Amino acid sequence: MPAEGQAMVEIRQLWSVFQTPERRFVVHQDLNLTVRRGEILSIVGGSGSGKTVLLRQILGLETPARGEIRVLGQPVEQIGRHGASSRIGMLFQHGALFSAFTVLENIAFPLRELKTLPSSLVREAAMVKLQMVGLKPEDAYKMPADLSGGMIKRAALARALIMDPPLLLLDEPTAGLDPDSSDGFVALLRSLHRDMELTVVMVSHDLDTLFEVSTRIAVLADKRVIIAASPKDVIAFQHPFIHDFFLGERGQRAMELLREYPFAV
Ligand SMILES: Nc1ncnc2c1ncn2[C@@H]1O[C@H](COP(=O)(O)OP(=O)(O)OP(=O)(O)O)[C@@H](O)[C@H]1O
Repeated sequence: MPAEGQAMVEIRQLWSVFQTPERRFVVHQDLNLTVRRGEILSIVGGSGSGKTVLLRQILGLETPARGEIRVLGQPVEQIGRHGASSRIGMLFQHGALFSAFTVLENIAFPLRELKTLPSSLVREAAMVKLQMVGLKPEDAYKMPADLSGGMIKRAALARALIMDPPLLLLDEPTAGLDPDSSDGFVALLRSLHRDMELTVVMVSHDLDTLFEVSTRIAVLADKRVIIAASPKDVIAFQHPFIHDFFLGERGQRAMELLREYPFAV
């Protein structure tokens, strides 16, 4: 495990290129980014700027056209599927639970798949994670269709954390949640970050979520990371995307949030 402040994710000179029958297009061009241990780094960028593709590449689900990604000091292509599942937890944007499984079966799934522990221990571990994300023991036997949006996110988070990964990737974790559920999820994230010593990389459009949890914000524009810095320094950076995203109609709110969360300054 890298020591405090050391790189958990290093992305160097990354190029991502997609080819369709009609055209070939470059999504990332010479993109560099380092995520250090203990950070909650949020990635913002326009629609189609390649935020989700970047998370999938960190997870090893997609291979970039060029460049290098190292996760916990190791090239991502050497980590393999089982290695990745114990080191990286991922909450997908539309990461629905398996509808035919109970909540507990969903949470236990990655651990059960490994086939290394007896089922009683797998259940116990899943029960611990279920309670850690604020669900009640009786929720364990519910089916996903009987859960609220906030509960689904919590169950999916418990599943992402079942192997105690040091690194957690979140794609739009509060999208689609009502304000109370969103606040609850953000509070949960902060306490898990503290208690589990997690490093978090999160994609989000939601200003409240961004300001409340991010230790740094990385801005994806012009096919690369144009700045990765504290929210205050990001807002002060001159770029049309940053102006539109933080200082357009939402600027007032961004300024209020900077006052509300002075740690972000
Ligand atoms: N497998 C693929 N084949 C072809 N194009 C792809 C593939 N995966 C992603 N893309 C394209 O790459 C671009 C970046 O996609 P990505 O989903 O990462 O964007 P995003 O920044 O997460 O956007 P949004 O905020 O809208 O979710 C998009 O134009 C998308 O259509």
